[in-house]
Amino acid sequence: MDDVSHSRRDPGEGHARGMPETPALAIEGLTVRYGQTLAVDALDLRIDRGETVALLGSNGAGKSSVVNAALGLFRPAAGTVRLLGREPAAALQAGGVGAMLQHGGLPSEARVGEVLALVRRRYADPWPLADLAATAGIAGLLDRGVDALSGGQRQRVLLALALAGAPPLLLLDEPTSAMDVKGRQAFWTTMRGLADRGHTVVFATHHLDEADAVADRVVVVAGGRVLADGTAAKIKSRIAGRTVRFRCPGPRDGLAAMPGVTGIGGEGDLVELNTTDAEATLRALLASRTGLPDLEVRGASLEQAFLHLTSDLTTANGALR
Ligand SMILES: Nc1ncnc2c1ncn2[C@@H]1O[C@H](COP(=O)(O)OP(=O)(O)OP(=O)(O)O)[C@@H](O)[C@H]1O
Repeated sequence: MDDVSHSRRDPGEGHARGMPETPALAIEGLTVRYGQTLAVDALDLRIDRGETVALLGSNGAGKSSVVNAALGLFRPAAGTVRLLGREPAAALQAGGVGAMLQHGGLPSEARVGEVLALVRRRYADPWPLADLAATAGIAGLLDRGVDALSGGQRQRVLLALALAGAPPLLLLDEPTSAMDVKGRQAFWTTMRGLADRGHTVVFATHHLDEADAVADRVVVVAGGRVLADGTAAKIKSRIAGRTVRFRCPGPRDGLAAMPGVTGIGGEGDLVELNTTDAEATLRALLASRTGLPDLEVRGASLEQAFLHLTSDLTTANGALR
């Protein structure tokens, strides 16, 4: 997939120089309920123009509810949403927002090129077709019937539709869930290209590697609230620990009691010790063993930080409260 080479609209247009910019997305006190279920709990979130933000959370954390409410798809129980300073409907009407929903549909029995042409016609200044198709990685699919698309191809077509008006703000709900590794990497390249050109990209994901690789800000959502908000590095630093990895074909006795060790994991003969004091753990390991094959010491991963942050909200059966 090509890098993004086109942006018709200045993503920051309409703002006097030197004036504080209206945020791309401003959510205040958002509360979403489905019957007895409190899906979003008085959530505040401000996203400035040009930011690439991952909404990271487990199943049921409330990510889709935030995205859907931000798009004005239903009236929330409480709170306000502004997209580019406007009510959601007005911002969408003005072509300022491109969206990709988790269960986005395509008209059946149409060809990809026809659907794209139809959506591009809505905009006064749409993204040029050939470049749009190349950017979304669907140049070879324009003659294909939408019913014959694979899950990942379908997501790319939905991405092309979201980009059709070259909108300054993109709200994408799990945009890569059906893509293979190559598709996801191409998608990340596209998102980075958009961000470099000043577009604001907000995407919900479960993929920690995706959040780490693409987003300059990660918002961890759990139980309908913002649990952490910052760069991936900042969130990782919330757990001071490191991981000591090595191969250990024998029994693991005594490892959990070593100095600094806060957790033990790893599969097969690979052992992963989470430690708050890597030096003390290593000293104890070296004193107790003759060899530590494939020894590695690593900083905390976003996954560890995520699990750590959400563990307080986890009930005995593993579900997030
Ligand atoms: N239409 C609905 N009716 C009833 N409950 C709902 C509905 N949509 C979502 N919920 C509930 O609201 C909570 C938040 O769901 P939401 O889909 O926003 O989470 P999510 O973080 O997007 O999850 P996932 O990663 O699984 O898509 C969950 O408990 C879910 O079961």
